[in-house]
Amino acid sequence: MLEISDLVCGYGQVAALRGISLSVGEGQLVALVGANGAGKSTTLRTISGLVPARAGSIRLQGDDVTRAGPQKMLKLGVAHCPEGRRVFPHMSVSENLAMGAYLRASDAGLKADYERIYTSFPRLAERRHQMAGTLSGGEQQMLAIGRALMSRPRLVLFDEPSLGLAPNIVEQMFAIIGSIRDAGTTVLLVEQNAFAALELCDYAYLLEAGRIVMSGKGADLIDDPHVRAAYLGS
Ligand SMILES: Nc1ncnc2c1ncn2[C@@H]1O[C@H](COP(=O)(O)OP(=O)(O)OP(=O)(O)O)[C@@H](O)[C@H]1O
Repeated sequence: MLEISDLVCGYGQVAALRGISLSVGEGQLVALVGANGAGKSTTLRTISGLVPARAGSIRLQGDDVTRAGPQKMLKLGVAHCPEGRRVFPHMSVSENLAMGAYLRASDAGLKADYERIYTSFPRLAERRHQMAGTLSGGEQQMLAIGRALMSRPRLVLFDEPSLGLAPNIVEQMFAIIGSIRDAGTTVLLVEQNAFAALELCDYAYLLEAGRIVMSGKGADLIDDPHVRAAYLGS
C-alpha cells in the first residue's frame, strides 16, 4: 500500500528525517514509535503532503506520490488524523464530520457513513448538534477519527491518538484503531505509548533522531533489550 524509500526532509536548517525507508502492507496496522522529536509527526506530515520531501520517494499502491500535495493525497484515500485532535471547535459534531467528506466525488453513501460513525461512536451521536469545542478530550479524539473516516480512506495516518487521554479512554482508543484495521483499512500509527502500539500492530519501526534504527514484529520489539530500556521502562 505504502512504500517510503530514503525519505529526507526538514524545516529550514533542522534535519527531521535523514533518509528513512518503511513499508505498510494493505490491511496492515504498522506502528512508528520513538521519543519526542524523533521525527514521527514529520513522517506523517510528509506522507500526507503537508511537509515537502527533500529527497527520497513515497509510493502509494505503486504510484509515485512524493510531490502530490495534501488535497491530492486525501483524494487518493490517505486521511491524516493529526496530533492534538484539531477539531473545529466552533462547528458542531456533524459539521466536523461533514468537513471530512468535503473532497468526496459524490454524496452517494454519505448518510450511511454518518450513521456508521454514529453507531461506532454513540457519544458523538448523542452530541451531534453540540459544538466540538465543548466535548471532552476523548470525545474530540473520537470526532477526529470519525472525521478522518468520512473521507472513506484506504490508509489512515494516526498521530498520537492517546495523547492527553485518561487511561480507560486510551484503552478504548486503541481498541477502536484495531477495529478500523480489522474492518480492512490500512493504518500507520505514530505513538509515544510504545507498549500499547507494539502490542496492537502487525509490524513496527523504531525511529531515533530521524533514522529508522530497528524494525520487526511488535512482539520482537517488546522483547528487545534496547527498546525495553529506552521506551518501555524496564
Ligand atoms: N514546524 C517546525 N519547525 C521547525 N522544526 C520543527 C518543526 N516541527 C518539528 N520540528 C523539528 O523536527 C524534528 C522532528 O520533530 P517531530 O515533531 O516530527 O518529532 P516527533 O517524533 O513527532 O515528536 P513529538 O512526539 O514531540 O511530536 C524535531 O527536531 C523538531 O524540533
